[in-house]
This record gives sequence, C-alpha cells and structure tokens, in this order.
Amino acid sequence: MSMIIDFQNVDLRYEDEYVLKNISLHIQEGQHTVILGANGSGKSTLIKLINCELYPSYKNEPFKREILGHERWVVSQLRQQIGVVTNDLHSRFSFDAGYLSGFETVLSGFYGTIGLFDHLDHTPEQTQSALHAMDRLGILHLQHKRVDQMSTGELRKCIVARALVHPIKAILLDEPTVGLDIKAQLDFIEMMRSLARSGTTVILVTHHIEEVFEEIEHAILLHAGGIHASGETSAVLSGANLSVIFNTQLEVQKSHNRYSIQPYHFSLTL
Ligand SMILES: Nc1ncnc2c1ncn2[C@@H]1O[C@H](COP(=O)(O)OP(=O)(O)OP(=O)(O)O)[C@@H](O)[C@H]1O
Repeated sequence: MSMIIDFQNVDLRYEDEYVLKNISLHIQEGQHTVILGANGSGKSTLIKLINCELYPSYKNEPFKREILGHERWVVSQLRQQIGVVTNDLHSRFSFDAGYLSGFETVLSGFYGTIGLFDHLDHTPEQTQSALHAMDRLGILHLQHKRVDQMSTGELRKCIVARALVHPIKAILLDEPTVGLDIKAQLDFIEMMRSLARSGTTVILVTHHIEEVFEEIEHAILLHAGGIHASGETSAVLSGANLSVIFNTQLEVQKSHNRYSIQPYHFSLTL
C-alpha cells in the first residue's frame, strides 16, 4: 500500500499567526478517512496543504509534507492522482458556467478549467472517459442538462465526475453535502460509499459526524490547528473527543454503523 499523505511536524502560519502547528498526518492508499473539526479549526488550510495550494511554513526542526511520495507537485499533475471537490469549485461552476452542459462540466476536468474553450479540442478517449465517469456515478442522464438548470445535488455529482475523468487514486471531498436536502445528502453518501468500495481512497472533510459512512475506518480530529486524536473511527469518534473539539458537552450514538450526536444529558438521582 502506498502512502497518499505523509505529513510530519508541519506548521502553517500566516505572518506570525499559526493556523496549523505540528501536524503529523498519514493516510495510506485504501484507508478511507474522515477529517473532522469545528469552524476555524484549520480544515480548509489543511486541504490547501494537501492540494499544494499552500506550502508548509519553514521551521528549524525536521518536517515533511509529502503527497504520494513527492514534496512538490505540478498541480495539474496532482489532479490526475488526487481529485478535489470543494464548495468553491461548485460555486464557480454555478456562478460562471451556467451555460455548460453536464457533459462539458465533466470534460473540463481534463483541462482544469471552469469552462471549455474552442482551442481545447477533446479526443474520443476523453469523451469516453467523461461518459464513463458519469456512468460510474449514475448521472448519464445529466449529460445534456445545463448547469443553471441543475439542482445543487446534480451539479455536485457532475463536479465529482469531473474529478474522476482521471484514474485518480484518491478523492478529497470538502464538506460535500452542504446545501443538499436529506434525500440528496443520503444519495450523495451512497455515492461516496460506492467510490470507496470501487477502490478510490475517500478523504472526507466535514463537521457532520452523521456523514461518516461504514467504509471510513480512519478518523482524524482537528482542533485549534492541531490534531486532537487520530486512529480507528469507532475509537476516535467518542463523546469525550467530540466534546473537546466542538467545545460543548456531547454524546455520540452509533446505530447500524452510523454515528449521531446528542447534547449531553445528565440526570441527578436523589
Ligand atoms: N488567509 C488567511 N490569513 C490569515 N488567517 C487565516 C487565513 N485563512 C484562514 N485563516 C485563519 O486560520 C484559521 C483556520 O481557518 P480555516 O479556514 O482553515 O478553518 P476551517 O476549519 O476550514 O473553518 P470552517 O469550518 O469555518 O470552514 C481561522 O482562525 C482563520 O481565521
């Protein structure tokens, strides 16, 4: 099994302010992982480090930030190995590319662009890959539908398919169910499960414990720019740990292999 993410002792600071401190994080191929943290805990910053949008801050101690065994990547080449789905990407398609069809949205994954341009002539193989990615997610019926006529859930799936045009090893999904209603959310979780089962390593970044699906056996809790706990999901997602990272007393329940969270209730018997 190769290591997808190998961070040791990584810091990230903006000017003098540390946003991430001493981060050590290891995700192996096939190790479906949830990264959970409260607002402001550093999740987006961590994603930017994984995504090579940011580089670790220099420090006078040994540190390592390797993605698939390399310290540096050309972002377009990294995209062919690790797909990234963010709400920012969704918004950009939604606001700037409403005229695209579902198929064109998916095809744009080959170019890393938001739209398609006349000089970008695509090959029959690229067409096949785009259609195959849509088929894999059960969204072939969206190939002719315009982005500005899609529901949030439909566009989100097209953006996932866009990442799948390459034979990626892993997919990083940043709060992927934002804006989805209950049915679309459940549907999306099933889609993530099927990706995980098909061998794509799923890295889910969220603050919703209910989204942690059965195949996710590895959990990382981010708190105040550091890693509060990491390891086997069922051990890490405890009431005690979540109470710390969300700064309120919580209880965790597990039923049918899914987690839910409750405010802590204590009873005083006299
Ligand atoms: N460009 C920046 N310059 C300075 N501080 C920043 C910058 N980006 C983020 N921060 C700070 O870093 C901390 C972590 O932010 P980050 O966006 O990574 O958290 P998050 O866990 O993704 O939050 P949320 O769940 O609300 O999206 C916050 O205190 C934030 O204000």
